[in-house]
Amino acid sequence: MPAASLVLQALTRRYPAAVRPALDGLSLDVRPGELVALLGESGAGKTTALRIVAGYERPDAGAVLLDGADVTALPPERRGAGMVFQHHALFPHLSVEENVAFGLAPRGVPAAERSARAARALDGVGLGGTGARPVHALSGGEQQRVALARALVIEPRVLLLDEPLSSLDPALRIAMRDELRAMLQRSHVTALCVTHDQDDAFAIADRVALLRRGRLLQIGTPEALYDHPASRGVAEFIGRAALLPARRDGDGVHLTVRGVTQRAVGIAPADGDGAGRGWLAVLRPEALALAPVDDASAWPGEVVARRFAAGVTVCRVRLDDVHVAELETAERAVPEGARVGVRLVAACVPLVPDTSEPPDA
Ligand SMILES: Nc1ncnc2c1ncn2[C@@H]1O[C@H](COP(=O)(O)OP(=O)(O)OP(=O)(O)O)[C@@H](O)[C@H]1O
Repeated sequence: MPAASLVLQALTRRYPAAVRPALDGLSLDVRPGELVALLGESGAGKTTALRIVAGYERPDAGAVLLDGADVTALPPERRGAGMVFQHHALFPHLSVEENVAFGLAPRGVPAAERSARAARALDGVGLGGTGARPVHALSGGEQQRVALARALVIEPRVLLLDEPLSSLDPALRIAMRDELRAMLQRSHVTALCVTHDQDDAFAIADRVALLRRGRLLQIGTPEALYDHPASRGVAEFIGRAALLPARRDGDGVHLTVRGVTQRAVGIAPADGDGAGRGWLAVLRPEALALAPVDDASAWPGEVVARRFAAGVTVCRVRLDDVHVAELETAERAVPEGARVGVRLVAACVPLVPDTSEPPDA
């Protein structure tokens, strides 16, 4: 079956007695065969959105469209969605094959075909030949693959994944990211994946939809969210960054700390408006480099924390009373408390409008 498109149209959901809606006009689209990750902090509304797409929850307003057809009122079993849950939700007393084939009988697939389809699905997730084993005898990563095979065997129109990697230990989780992406690409299925982990989202998704307080902050490729954040909220959530007030002057921006100004080209979001409170430059670690403390063209700073990580020393450098920038250096000996210079080495820096954050309530 060709992959379906999925559209979430202005979904709003307010739980009784809740201070604010769990979803507040959430719109996004998932193209056929695409994997979109719903990313956001706890309470952002990710699970609510997934449950509405699956049909376990009804929105107060808005619609879910599968291939253009409104499925908002359909029960879960008539939507053709496959689900992969955080804790796999496998049946421990059944074999691997029985677990994978479980959803086929209710869908009227004849017994003779079920076993062959389960075997094919297991091949697809790299577990060929394990069908007869008891599922409880498999490792956590293998069980996650069984859960994926079980969701894919019904040939879902859309695959919904709820924190699929979060129950795995850290090393396995990193390995499974690449594998999950490869398996989903092979299956050409349209998929929506909920995660609160940015690294998971970036590793597996074609595009990432960043949610906050029930609203979409931005949707785009991982590179787009990182390099071109649409707002302060995105810049603060994605990656590490110091946000420094920027004075715009044509294409250029002037960034001044303690009387020292450094310049770069500023890239503002297409629909951003800094007219009100001005602009903030988003300074990623790779945009900055350590300089000698007596370098008059560098910002003076003090190392307030340092750690060694995978071949580089990560330094947090206090620039002034408000701003602390993070940067990486190949130097090993950068003690805490060291006075250093910080040089802006990026030719271009992203800009976001300087909006203060709305209150929580
Ligand atoms: N059944 C419910 N009844 C009342 N409030 C709910 C219910 N389910 C979710 N909420 C609230 O709706 C908001 C969004 O919750 P949701 O579970 O969708 O967020 P999430 O982004 O998935 O968070 P998490 O990562 O913690 O799972 C939260 O404020 C939550 O407390």
